[in-house]
Amino acid sequence: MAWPLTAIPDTVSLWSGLAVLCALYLIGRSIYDVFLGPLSKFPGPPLWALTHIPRLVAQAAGVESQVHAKLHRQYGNVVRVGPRELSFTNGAQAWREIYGFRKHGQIQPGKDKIFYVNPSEGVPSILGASDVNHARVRRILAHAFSDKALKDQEPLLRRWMSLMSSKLGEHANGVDRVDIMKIYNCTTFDVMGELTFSESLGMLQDSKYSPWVETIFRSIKTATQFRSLRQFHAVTRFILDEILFKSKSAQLQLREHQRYTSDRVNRRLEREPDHPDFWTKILAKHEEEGGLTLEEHYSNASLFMMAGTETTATALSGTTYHLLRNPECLKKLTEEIRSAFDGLDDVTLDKAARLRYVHAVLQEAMRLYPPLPIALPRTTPVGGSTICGEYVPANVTVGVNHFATYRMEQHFKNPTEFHPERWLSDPEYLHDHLDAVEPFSIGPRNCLGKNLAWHEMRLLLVGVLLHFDLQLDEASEHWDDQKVYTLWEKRPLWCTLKAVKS
Ligand code: HEM
Repeated sequence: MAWPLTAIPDTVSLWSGLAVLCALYLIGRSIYDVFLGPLSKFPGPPLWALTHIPRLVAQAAGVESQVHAKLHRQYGNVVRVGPRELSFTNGAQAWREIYGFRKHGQIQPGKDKIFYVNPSEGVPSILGASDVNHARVRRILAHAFSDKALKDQEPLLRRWMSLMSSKLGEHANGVDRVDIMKIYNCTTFDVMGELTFSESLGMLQDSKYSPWVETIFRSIKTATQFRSLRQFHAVTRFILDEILFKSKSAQLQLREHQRYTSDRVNRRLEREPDHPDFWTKILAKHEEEGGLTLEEHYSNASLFMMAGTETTATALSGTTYHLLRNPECLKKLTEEIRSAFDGLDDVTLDKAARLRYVHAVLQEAMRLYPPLPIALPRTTPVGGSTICGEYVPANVTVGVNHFATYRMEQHFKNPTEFHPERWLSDPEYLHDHLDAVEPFSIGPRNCLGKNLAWHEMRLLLVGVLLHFDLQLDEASEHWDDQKVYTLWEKRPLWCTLKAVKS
């Protein structure tokens, strides 16, 4: 049947009318949401409350943490940084109420599903596991991180401290410049390779990243930018998740990358290593407690290789940089270390843990240069949550921003300056809120490798300063002026080393 021509103008005007009504509704709803909705009581720039765009632009440009710090200085401890997103810098209370353990019956804000992308194939690691799976997997993996298990790793950690010190010794003529950030990265990846697969990656030997590690470093920035697109809109999320990531070539690359870990896990599971590694402890327990599937072995091994390497190397790089910028602190630390040990053979986990200034220096460096400088987002549960005295409705993204919190004047005197003394009860810093600093997060999903990271950082720092005097190369004067793509986009940290007689 032919469509009567006279009906066309009416149909067109009907559709245009409907489109205008929809547009008016959406605009009206957005304006209501910004100025009158349940989140309108939280301060922040109206444009950020209206649309994700400003936050995602800052994220994609690598300045999200720095911009959040500025917004918190301007608007206070709680800032609305998105249509349904709040950033907190209130310190200990915000940490507790967003990430902390809950009393029986209370619901924990869950991990933000858009930020924590789970694999389309295989199973998520502990990081992305559902709460039920998380509890089971964490119970099993925790055996590899107990005090006793870490004590068993002492010979391995001490050997890597000595190997790193020998590598530095090859350049310690006071003239050659060394990128110490790369040395830390090579060492922490090699250590984690031995702990996870009972095979080192062989990187420290040539001070060179393996192609697998280079791919990881290259993909961090791209992954952050893809995440910005995923967060932008359901349509961009669909295009990325269902079209781009599922394309043949993307899946092929992903499988190739995953095979690196699964091949090594398979090799490890087929033999008993000469010295205990993570799997020695995990396998000893996993059968009695429900066990890990083979896919869970793969995904968690892969997580260990990422979560337990770059983070520790970043903390050590930041520590070294701030020490080199603060010669008085470097002198004091060097004196503490050299008076405690005659040589590397004297260094033990226990003795290193007793060095108070070492501890203070590492804490202060992680305050100024937190290895994870962003907010790790959680979503408020059905019924909402009360955070720092404010009711936050359900399904709102909330988080404590590490970088912004650690630089708030309200928490720290001279917040942008490096003063390890604030961690040693110096009267000058008595009013500092040290409990605002939680680089390893808190609660049921905090860092499982925290104690290992502390042992490793202490030993490697001692391994550098016991035998070498360091100087910052002028090329790295402003090294910490870096962008953030989830992690810091670290640049080479050039310094010269001079061997000192023990
Ligand atoms: C200075 C070094 C480190 C820092 C600052 C750090 C920080 C963190 C943070 C903030 C989280 C919480 C992540 C979230 O909420 O999404 C985390 C989780 C985790 N970290 Fe670390 N980490 C470090 C070193 C390590 C090391 C050496 C390991 C050893 C393998 C490790 C293994 C893990 C694991 C397995 C999780 C997931 C825990 C869970 O979900 O239950 N980390 N880390």
